[in-house]
Amino acid sequence: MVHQPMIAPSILSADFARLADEAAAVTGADWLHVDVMDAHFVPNLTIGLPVVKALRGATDIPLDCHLMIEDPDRWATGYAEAGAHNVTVHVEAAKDPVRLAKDLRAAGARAGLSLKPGTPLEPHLDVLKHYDTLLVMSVEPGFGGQRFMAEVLDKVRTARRLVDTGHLRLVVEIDGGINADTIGQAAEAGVDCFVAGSAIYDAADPGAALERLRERAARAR
Ligand SMILES: O=C(CO)[C@@H](O)[C@H](O)COP(=O)(O)O
Repeated sequence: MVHQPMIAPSILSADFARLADEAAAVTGADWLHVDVMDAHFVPNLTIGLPVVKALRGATDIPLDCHLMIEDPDRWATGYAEAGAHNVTVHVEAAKDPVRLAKDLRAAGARAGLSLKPGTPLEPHLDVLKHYDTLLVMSVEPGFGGQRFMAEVLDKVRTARRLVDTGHLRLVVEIDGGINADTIGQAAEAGVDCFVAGSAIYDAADPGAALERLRERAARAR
């Protein structure tokens, strides 16, 4: 397990007209989570490569790009080349996830694999050996501000066990509905990195909200 809980504010809940300021408001963040949506893989359209490139120049926080797009095999390495620290693709969309992980690493990024809430972990364990991050979705991907789905925590517990016993080498990340009420159970299940959008950016002081989440997670471990 990583030493202290990692927190990744999701800029999906930030003010898109002031992204540099919104990044500056969370300087304590371990990663800045960037939701790329294409209106095909998910029913929402957000931001893409030009915005990631601009953000890269506007903050030192490592960018954690979560691609909710069709055909990540074609587009994902572009995000690594743009300077993303971690690029996560969906197992439901990737055609050749092993090749994709190798390409992402060769382009200088960590490779992340995400599972929608209804996608089981077990069939993908061999593929996960090639990845650095597992992103467990705890809402249906597409929108911020949804209710946390505690039923996905079984996948987190399984992944934690496999990491702790040396079968996988992964950062276990969770995304969706993480707030002061839900972060404790996710931490207890074994999450390393917590994505939080509305719980951070809807707060009057996003930096303080982030640190409160980190404290709650640390206490629950
Ligand atoms: O990927 C997504 C949604 O698809 C997330 O990253 C959301 O941005 C998380 O928002 P909250 O549930 O924390 O408000």
